[in-house]
Amino acid sequence: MAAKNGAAVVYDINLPYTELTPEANKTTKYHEYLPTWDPIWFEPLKEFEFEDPALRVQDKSLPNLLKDGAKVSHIQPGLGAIIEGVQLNQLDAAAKDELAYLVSHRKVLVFPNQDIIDEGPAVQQAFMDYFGKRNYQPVSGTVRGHPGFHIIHRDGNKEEISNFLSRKSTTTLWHQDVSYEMQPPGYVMLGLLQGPEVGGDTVFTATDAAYKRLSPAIQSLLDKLEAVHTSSKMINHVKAVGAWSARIQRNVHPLVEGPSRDRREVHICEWGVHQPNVGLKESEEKMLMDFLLNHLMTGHDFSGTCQVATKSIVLFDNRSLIHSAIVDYIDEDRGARPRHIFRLCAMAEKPIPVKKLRMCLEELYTP
Ligand SMILES: O=C(O)CCC(=O)C(=O)O
Ligand SMILES: [Fe+2]
Repeated sequence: MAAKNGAAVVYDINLPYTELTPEANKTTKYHEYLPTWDPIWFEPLKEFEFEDPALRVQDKSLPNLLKDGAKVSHIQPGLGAIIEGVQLNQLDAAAKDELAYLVSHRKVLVFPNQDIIDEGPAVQQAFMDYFGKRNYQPVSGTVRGHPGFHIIHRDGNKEEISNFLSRKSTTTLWHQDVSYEMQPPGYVMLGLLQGPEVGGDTVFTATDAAYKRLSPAIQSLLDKLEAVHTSSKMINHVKAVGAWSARIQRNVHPLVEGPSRDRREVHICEWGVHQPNVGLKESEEKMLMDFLLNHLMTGHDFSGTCQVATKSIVLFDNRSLIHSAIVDYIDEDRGARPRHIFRLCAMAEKPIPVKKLRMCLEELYTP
C-alpha cells in the first residue's frame, strides 16, 4: 500500500448499514447518511502546511459574505452568531475567506435553512476542503464512499443511551474534536439533517476567554504544561459496540497554546495533563484537571448554546472552543427521538506552545 499523507484507503468490503428498527427505518429521512463501518485504513499523517483562509481577509466589513439581506444576531456578547440571509452553497473564494474570519472571531456560527444540506456528501465535503486538510477520523461511522464524514444517528438507541447513563450522571461531554491528531481540526462543520423540534442543542465554551480569567500565577503554571491527547478511549468504545477501527492516535500538545492569531486558549484532555519535565504528581494533576474542567464548564459568561434546527449548518473554530452535544430528546418508552447529524473537520496548524488552552474531554462514545 503506497503511504500517502493521511489518505483513506477503503477496502472492498461493504458491511451492512447500521441496523435500524422498523420504526426508525420509517422515520429516518437521509438513509444515504446512515453510519457505515466498512474497514478503512487511514495512513498516518505527516506534517503539512496550513494557511488559515481567515488571514487573507483585508476588508473586515466582510462585504463578500455579508451582502444585502444578511442578518447577524449575536448569541452571547463574546461568542456565537446566527447568520440569516446567507446560503453557504453560493459563496465564492473571497466570501469563504471572510467566513473563516467570522468563524474564528465569533467562534461559532449557525446558518439556518441551508440548501447545501440537500446537495449530498460530495458537495459538502468539497465545501469544507476549502478550509483545511480533510480529516478522516479512524473511529467513527461514516458515509459510504465519503470517509471524511463522521455521523451521529439516534433514533431509539435505547440500550446505548441507558448503558451510557448507567455510568454517567449527564449526557454532557465537553470535548474538542479529534484533538489527538498532530494537527487537529480548526474549522468544523455540523450539518443537522434531522432533529427534534425542541432540544438537541450544542453548547460551546471559549477557552481563550477562560484562560484570560485566570490569575497570572496560574497562567504561568499552565503555560509550562503539556497534555496527552489520545483516541484510545474512543477506540475502546468502538470495539465494544463491535465496530472496526484502524489505529490509535496519540499526540502530546501544549496545554496552553497560541496560534498565529492574537489570543490564548487552553487545550486539555481529561486523561492527561502532565509534563514529565515539570514532573507533576498524580494528585497535583488531578487537582489541576478538576479545577480547569470546573472553570471551563461553569463559566457561563464565556459560554453559549446554539439552537440547531433541522437543515442548519453550524461552523465553529475547534481551536478556541470546547463543546458538547446535549442529548435531552429521550422518551422513556422509545429512547431517543430522531436526530441525525454529520460532522466534517478541516485540519489546521500544529498547536504551538504560546498561549491558549486546549481542552478535550474526549471520553466519548462517538466523536
Ligand atoms: O451532536 C452535536 O450537537 C455535536 C456532535 C459532536 O460534538 C461531535 O460529533 O463531535
Ligand atoms: Fe464534537
